[in-house]
Amino acid sequence: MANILIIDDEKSIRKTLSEILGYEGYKIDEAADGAEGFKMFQAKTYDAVLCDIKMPKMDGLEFLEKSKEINPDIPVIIISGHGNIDTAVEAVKKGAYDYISKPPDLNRLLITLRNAMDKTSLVKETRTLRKKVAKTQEMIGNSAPILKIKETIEKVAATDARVLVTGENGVGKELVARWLHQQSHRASGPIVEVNCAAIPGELIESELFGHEKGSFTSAVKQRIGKFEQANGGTLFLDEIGDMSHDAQAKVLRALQEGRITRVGGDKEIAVDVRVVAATNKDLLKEVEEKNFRLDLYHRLSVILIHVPSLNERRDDIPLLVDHFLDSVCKEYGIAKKTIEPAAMKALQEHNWTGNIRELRNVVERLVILSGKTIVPEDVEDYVIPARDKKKVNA
Ligand SMILES: Nc1ncnc2c1ncn2[C@@H]1O[C@H](COP(=O)(O)OP(=O)(O)OP(=O)(O)O)[C@@H](O)[C@H]1O
Repeated sequence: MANILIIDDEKSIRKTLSEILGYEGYKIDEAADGAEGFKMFQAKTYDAVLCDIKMPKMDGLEFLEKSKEINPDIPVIIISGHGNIDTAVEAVKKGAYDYISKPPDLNRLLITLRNAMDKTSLVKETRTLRKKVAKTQEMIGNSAPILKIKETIEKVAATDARVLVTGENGVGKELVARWLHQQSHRASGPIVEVNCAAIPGELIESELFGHEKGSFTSAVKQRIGKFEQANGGTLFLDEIGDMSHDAQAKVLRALQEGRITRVGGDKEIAVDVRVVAATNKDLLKEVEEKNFRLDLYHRLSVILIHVPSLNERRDDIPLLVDHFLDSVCKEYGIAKKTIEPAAMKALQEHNWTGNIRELRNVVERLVILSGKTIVPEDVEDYVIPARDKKKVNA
């Protein structure tokens, strides 16, 4: 049921509007002036506001301005008397959805309200869709290894099997984890990422399992850890090879029992989490060198997905270049630049570090420094580092 806020200093108007809209099934709150209305607006998310112009304390225009600062998506419909149509028009210019004149015409009021709310729900829907699209970035590539990865993701996503993603830095391991999550039955749940290498050893346990207030000096508040945050979803443990021995033991226990205990707590908390881990290290070598527990390795690596570096899937480079050309030019608000086949070939044959971020940076550099069409000389000038050129010339 939609919530409407009516702000008008004339009690009779509030009563009439409230009765009409209540009869139509809306839930109504009333305020007698702009200041009171604004307080209510701050405390609750309304679907629409009907607001008079001339009121004591805070008038309609001021309310409009302040409400837009807090939540610009909520439509404000101005109710205007005979004497202030001009102000009502000004209000529309300043962001009011529309205005209706007093005495309100019943049909016009209902239609305006319905249209305003339709627009809000469209705005909201677009925003969630945009977010979704942004989250599940496309996995570009048609090379044999990428097709194989996509196929594995499809097969594995439906299960709760743990997945270990391996590959060099920046080859797209996180992207694989996000795709797994997106295609699984957990997609409506959260995906929570922990970069195990970025968290100091003494904090990792509290980061993963949370802590109770006072459990250590800086634990001034109770804190929920990543395992609990990921409940019902996926926990992505990035750089798992860098996790301390103590933390490994606790993660192992959490995986075996499906339960965790917060640092300094004694309660066991059940968690329903699918774990996807990633590493750029050779974990079996780490096991040999006693840096990583073999039992944890076995728990994590039911399914193995190896993401090859760029040099091992050169077929994908033209697709990736085109994809980044598109996104970089959009970002800069310019028409998409083209690239000569010979320049593309030079990029395809370039010796990449493997990190896809490097390729994106190169495309961005070419977009900034080249003309409308990227030619082989641009690649030579802006991509091949001076040291390699010396080698070529020598
Ligand atoms: N196949 C792909 N198509 C499009 N973009 C990709 C692809 N693979 C990777 N990227 C992009 O390259 C960047 C690096 O990818 P990602 O973060 O997934 O790599 P990673 O292996 O997890 O990196 P790190 O080892 O640094 O954690 C991201 O911006 C990602 O969106």
